[in-house]
Amino acid sequence: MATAHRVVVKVGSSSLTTAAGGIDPDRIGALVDTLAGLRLAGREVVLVSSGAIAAGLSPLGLSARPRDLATQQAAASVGQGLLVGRYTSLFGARGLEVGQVLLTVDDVTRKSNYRNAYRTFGRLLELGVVPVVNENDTVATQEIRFGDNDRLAALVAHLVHADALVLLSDVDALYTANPRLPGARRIDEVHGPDELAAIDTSVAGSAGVGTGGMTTKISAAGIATSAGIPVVLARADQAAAALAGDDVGTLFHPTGKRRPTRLLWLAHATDARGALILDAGAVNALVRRKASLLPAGVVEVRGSFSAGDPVNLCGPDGAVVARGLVNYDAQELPVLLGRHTADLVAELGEGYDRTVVHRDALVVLAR
Ligand SMILES: Nc1ncnc2c1ncn2[C@@H]1O[C@H](COP(=O)(O)OP(=O)(O)O)[C@@H](O)[C@H]1O
Ligand SMILES: N[C@@H](CCC(=O)OP(=O)(O)O)C(=O)O
Repeated sequence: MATAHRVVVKVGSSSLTTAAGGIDPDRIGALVDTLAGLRLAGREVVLVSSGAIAAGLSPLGLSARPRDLATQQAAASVGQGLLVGRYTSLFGARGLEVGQVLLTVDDVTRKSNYRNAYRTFGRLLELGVVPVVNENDTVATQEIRFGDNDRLAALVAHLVHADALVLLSDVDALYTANPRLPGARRIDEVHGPDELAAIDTSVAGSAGVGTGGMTTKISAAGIATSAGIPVVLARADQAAAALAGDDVGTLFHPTGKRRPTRLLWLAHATDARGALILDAGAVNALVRRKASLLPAGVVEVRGSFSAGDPVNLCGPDGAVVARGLVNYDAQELPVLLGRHTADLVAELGEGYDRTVVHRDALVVLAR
């Protein structure tokens, strides 16, 4: 951690806001002190900050997190401005600029948007700016919401090729069960998913403003570590110690190697808009030969989707084997199914030499 040059730091709502619903000036101030210190020492920081909904509650006269999506989105709209305003003035007082980055799932799964996001982060960091990321809660619909910033932070860590991910919360470490329960034991290090099998994350946090609890933090740690990025989970007031590599929090060791980033978004952050049922030969070609999906191997189209959308690719029994970005609209496909590309081109023209899903835009989920 101490040698990680580019670090993604995620902070949860419960560590930034008061239980009554408003930004806590002392805690946000202490966090900015730490992160500004890091940036001024030459390290690169991307901050993924929750708290928009919580920060928007009291200005709207709401005493608790609303249940309906529209009011949550309204609160996020009010709160996000207040939150970024606060970051701008606090970092600004230390001579640093912040840049707001609001992401939806779509922005980072579609190839062009993904490249754009990658480029923008790179440029912001080159310019010495501290990117402050959140989900674009105000426009994200139920279907396309990440819903939790823990997984968003893990995916951002991939996107920016971070050396480490720090998840800051109101709890000082991962425990075998919610630490408020008797008998819960603290866990210092996690070396792989086996060690997490017995962890109980079913009891939610105390403040009532966080969303995912420990479940999404473990999932985020799994996404990052499986692609080679170490993760530390610590309490927000231990941020400086965690970033210095001191012995605080829980360290999740990398379990895998880095992989092409965009495919991780596809696997972990997208909800398929439809499904294609493949014959056994096509499943084999995708899974074993890493081939592209051609019309000849598709037997059925389910759902309504547009070219560029994520779809599930299923075996003859309906089980999902892969997910990919489809190159045709749902209504274009039925006449193409089971047919060879050369015949389609001869009959329908050049545009029909497209693969249904190109191998660079698909990720195998089951073997
Ligand atoms: N096994 C566990 N170990 C640690 N904390 C747990 C566990 N299970 C549940 N929790 C709860 O998860 C909370 C953190 O999640 P959450 O409130 O969503 O935080 P944040 O707002 O930081 O994302 C902790 O305060 C704790 O009460
Ligand atoms: N995007 C939402 C936060 C969602 C979220 O993951 O919250 P938390 O569990 O506090 O990290 C917001 O800014 O209110």
